[in-house]
Amino acid sequence: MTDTALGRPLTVEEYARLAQARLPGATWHYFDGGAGTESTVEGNLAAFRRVRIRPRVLNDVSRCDLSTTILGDPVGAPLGVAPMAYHELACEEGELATVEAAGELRVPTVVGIFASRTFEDIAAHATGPLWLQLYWLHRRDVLERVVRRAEDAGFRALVLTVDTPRLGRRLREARHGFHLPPHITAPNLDGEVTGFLHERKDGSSALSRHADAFIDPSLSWSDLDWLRSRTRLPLVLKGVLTAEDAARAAEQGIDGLVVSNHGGRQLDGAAATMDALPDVVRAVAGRCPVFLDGGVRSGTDVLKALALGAQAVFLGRPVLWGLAANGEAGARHVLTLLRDELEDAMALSGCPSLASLTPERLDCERAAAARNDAHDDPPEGRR
Ligand SMILES: Cc1cc2nc3c(=O)[nH]c(=O)nc-3n(C[C@H](O)[C@H](O)[C@H](O)COP(=O)(O)O)c2cc1C
Ligand SMILES: CCCCC(=O)C(=O)O
Repeated sequence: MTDTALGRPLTVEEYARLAQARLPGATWHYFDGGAGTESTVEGNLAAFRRVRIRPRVLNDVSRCDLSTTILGDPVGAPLGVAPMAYHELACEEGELATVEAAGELRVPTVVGIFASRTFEDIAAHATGPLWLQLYWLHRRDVLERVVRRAEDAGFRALVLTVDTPRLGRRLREARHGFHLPPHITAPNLDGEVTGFLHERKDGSSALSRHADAFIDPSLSWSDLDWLRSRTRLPLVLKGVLTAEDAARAAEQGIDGLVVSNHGGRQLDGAAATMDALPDVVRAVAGRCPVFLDGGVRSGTDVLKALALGAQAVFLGRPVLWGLAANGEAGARHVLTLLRDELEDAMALSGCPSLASLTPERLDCERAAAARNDAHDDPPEGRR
């Protein structure tokens, strides 16, 4: 039941309130919290608010087409589900509900290496594209097995998270001594790499102790060759925020980048993703698609990110809110709200196609810089 005294939720934010009312406090704080003072969590939202739209008129918007392709797969909208660990914390069906919801809209789901359901079960419930998110485990043999299993299950891309050599200092998790309940596990991992997850310790997050033990912080550019040599899937890097790293990734032939600060959960004080996006887009110069996540809460947010050069945006917490409020139907409604709001925003700003979303549609300093670049260097098939 999503119905409240006020009726069915009409916004993504209303799903947050429903989720908060339904989840145990510690789980809510794990989902909602960020690192340190949470200035980057707030910064992601504020960066969207600062950008205003420059609507154009008299531009026949009787049909707005949201369909596109992402990494070669046709999708119903330029949206996707960001990788998040342990969806069973949000609802009993966990990732099965998530991929069913995403499949209804034909959008990709990035399944976390710390998913609470097996890749095979998730694939059996999916109708949209699945990508697999990886952390760089010390146990490279486990990583290799996980990649093979995902390939066999039909996954379409790998997403290596590069902003997490260790977990950020998440004070809410520490305060609640956050740990997983006994029935939630990481069934895709060898039991040897699942230690600490269920152990409560006051003043400390079990996930942080788990990450310290099993994620290898020595990950460097040269390691990417190892991963590429072991898969035929496209490789996307998640967690890039600077032009320097974006240029280097593009030079190395990376297949996609996600501009992300992990939803403000890693480095407190890191740039907002919307502030970092134009520099990354410029540095990549069309060599690979650029995606964005962090703070996307409405269709106008999606429009703004696309206008600054993102090919698609990924949603984190909003999907968990939908799952927590009403399982698969809740996640589906959250994605549908964002898609419908994007369509409204396109119609009302005079943009009948995704290709018409360019920096000219935005009023902000960054967009002005991007507009000047575009005049120096005419945009060629950016999308
Ligand atoms: C509860 C939770 C768990 C997450 N787990 C992972 C993960 O396992 N791997 C990863 O790369 N990112 C993880 N993220 C980060 C998301 O992929 C994404 O970057 C972030 O949530 C986007 O910001 P948003 O929540 O504001 O949409 C997680 C985020 C949340 C909220
Ligand atoms: C050990 C990783 C936990 C999942 C994660 O990345 C997050 O909570 O943000």
